[in-house]
Amino acid sequence: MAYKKVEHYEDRITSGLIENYRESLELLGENPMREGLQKTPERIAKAMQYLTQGYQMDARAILNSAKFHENVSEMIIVKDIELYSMCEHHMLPFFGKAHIAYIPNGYITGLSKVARVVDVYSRRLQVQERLTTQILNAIKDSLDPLGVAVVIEAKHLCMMMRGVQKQNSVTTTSAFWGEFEKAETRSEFTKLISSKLS
Ligand SMILES: Nc1nc2c(ncn2[C@@H]2O[C@H](COP(=O)(O)OP(=O)(O)OP(=O)(O)O)[C@@H](O)[C@H]2O)c(=O)[nH]1
Ligand SMILES: [Zn+2]
Repeated sequence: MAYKKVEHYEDRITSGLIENYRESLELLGENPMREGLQKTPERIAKAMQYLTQGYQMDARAILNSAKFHENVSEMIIVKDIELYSMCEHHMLPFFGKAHIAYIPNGYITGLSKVARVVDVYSRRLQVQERLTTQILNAIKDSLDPLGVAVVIEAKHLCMMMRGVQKQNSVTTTSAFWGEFEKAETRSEFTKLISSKLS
């Protein structure tokens, strides 16, 4: 019974979105009834729900679901994790790569879970700076490590296809905690994320 109620609520949200996108198309001067656009409001609704599904996800639960006791004290880096998010100012995509490192303190997590955390926070309306610190905080809180580092390099379509129209600028944001606040650890991390696989 409770499940049915939730389903009903979700259906209402989807139909509300579809109606809104149909109206938006009309306000933008389009004819939402023409052949190519008839299903477009439904497609946009689905796409937007997919791209914002991170609100329903719990990054800490994901990291904890594959948390293993392990006596490793070396830096673990997962680099070049591709990400797609949407800026909260224009709802236009920004996309790029995240590089994440942590130094365990008795616990490690599944490598894929680190990449999943990027999706949890990317699939929301974001600013790159907040995305960076949310990823860091989730890892810090779940694994209680000795240090965490997150670097994100991204291109923002709101700066490319509109507004200032700069095609080549890349924004880099970073957040460091614990051991990574030491220059030496941080520079080892920076060196390792810049190196290419042979
Ligand atoms: N700090 C930060 N700014 C962002 C991000 N994504 C988009 N922005 C910026 O958000 C700002 C919003 O500024 P406004 O002046 O309110 O909006 P606008 O008139 O559309 O600005 P322009 O893009 O300069 O045309 C712009 O400078 C965007 O470049 C982000 O992830 N982080
Ligand atoms: Zn923007």
